[in-house]
Amino acid sequence: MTRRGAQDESDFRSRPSKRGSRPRTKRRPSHEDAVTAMVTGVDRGRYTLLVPDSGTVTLAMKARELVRTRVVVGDRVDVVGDVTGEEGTLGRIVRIAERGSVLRRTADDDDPYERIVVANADRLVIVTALADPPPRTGMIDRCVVAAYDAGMDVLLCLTKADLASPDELRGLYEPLGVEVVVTRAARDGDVAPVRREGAGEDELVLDPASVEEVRGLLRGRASVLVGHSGVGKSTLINALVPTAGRATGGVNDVTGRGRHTSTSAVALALPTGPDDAAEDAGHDGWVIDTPGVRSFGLAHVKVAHLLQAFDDLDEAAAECPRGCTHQADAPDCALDEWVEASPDDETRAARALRLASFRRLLASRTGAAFREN
Ligand SMILES: Nc1nc2c(ncn2[C@@H]2O[C@H](COP(=O)(O)OP(=O)(O)OP(=O)(O)O)[C@@H](O)[C@H]2O)c(=O)[nH]1
Ligand SMILES: [Zn+2]
Repeated sequence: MTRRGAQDESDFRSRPSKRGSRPRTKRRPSHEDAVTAMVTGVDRGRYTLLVPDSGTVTLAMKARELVRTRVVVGDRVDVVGDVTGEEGTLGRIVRIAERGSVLRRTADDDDPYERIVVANADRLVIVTALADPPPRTGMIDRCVVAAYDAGMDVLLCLTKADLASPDELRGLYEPLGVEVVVTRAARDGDVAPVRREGAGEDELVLDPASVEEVRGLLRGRASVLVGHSGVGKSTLINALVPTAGRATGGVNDVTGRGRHTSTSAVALALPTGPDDAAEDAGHDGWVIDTPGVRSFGLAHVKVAHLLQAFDDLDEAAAECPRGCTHQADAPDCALDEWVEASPDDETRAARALRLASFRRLLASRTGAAFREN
């Protein structure tokens, strides 16, 4: 096999192609008048950009020199031309800034290459229902691995707590240092839960306190939300960003209004509170929705790199034999000694749980756990 995605060089920053032997005949303009913007949406070669200096939302396409370069949501770009955001205008993206983080989705039937779906995000929010549909730990594990490998941290958002208890899942993920937050439907007895303006009568209202807890954890960061169909991701996004208008309740419930049909990622400005309209008030972070992203590419994930997300394990593993897989069946793995050498029983139990959870993550890379769960 060739190097992962080697033919999709667009995923590797915007450096010139090694194969490119064609001499450059023209000097490119330096575009000193370019303004910096963030890509918030991508739709068939048209990029929606937010220009932070002016607060303008504008459309652009890629300049010719970037045709082979992939531009994704979250990219910071330089754009020239008309960036007024007025009807019918189209700027030109001439440069892409180096990416701080990249999150890749796996190859699928339609597209054999793993591709970057979002750049520069710092947190992955794994939205999982506690019931209906039931949680799948294999899928959560894979998301955790993808996030840590991408240099992002993880928030596990457990929805539908009105239907089932979050305790078991908390027990599986808290030993890994994964932050966990729980949301639920508002109960009848709650005082006037806020219904999103324009929402259909059947749109479920979430418990406002749980939504605000999530908002608090997303504040000031760029968070990518992932989750399988039906887990309540759109319901949550609509509660956090009332202008988002994400379609909820499955694809048949077409209400018409504000319905998104796009399947690519989109960045939504997170309002500072439930009563702010994101469009005019200041925002306080980004919520990036990823419809249609079903799983993440883990083929490239190196054990050593994953270990770095766990300082204590990483340090202990320095004593491992060369080439140790750190799996449960690895002979003389120093991680087992690390558990044994605990100063007291309580520490030993905590370390054992952490190691077991870490090994579960390692195993999830193979994909077997993903299919079984
Ligand atoms: N009981 C309960 N139901 C919820 C909760 N959150 C969402 N739901 C319901 O779960 C169903 C799926 O919610 P959506 O928000 O559409 O789920 P999604 O993850 O966006 O899934 P798709 O729309 O298929 O992409 C809807 O009928 C919601 O009303 C919750 O906290 N409790
Ligand atoms: Zn080891």
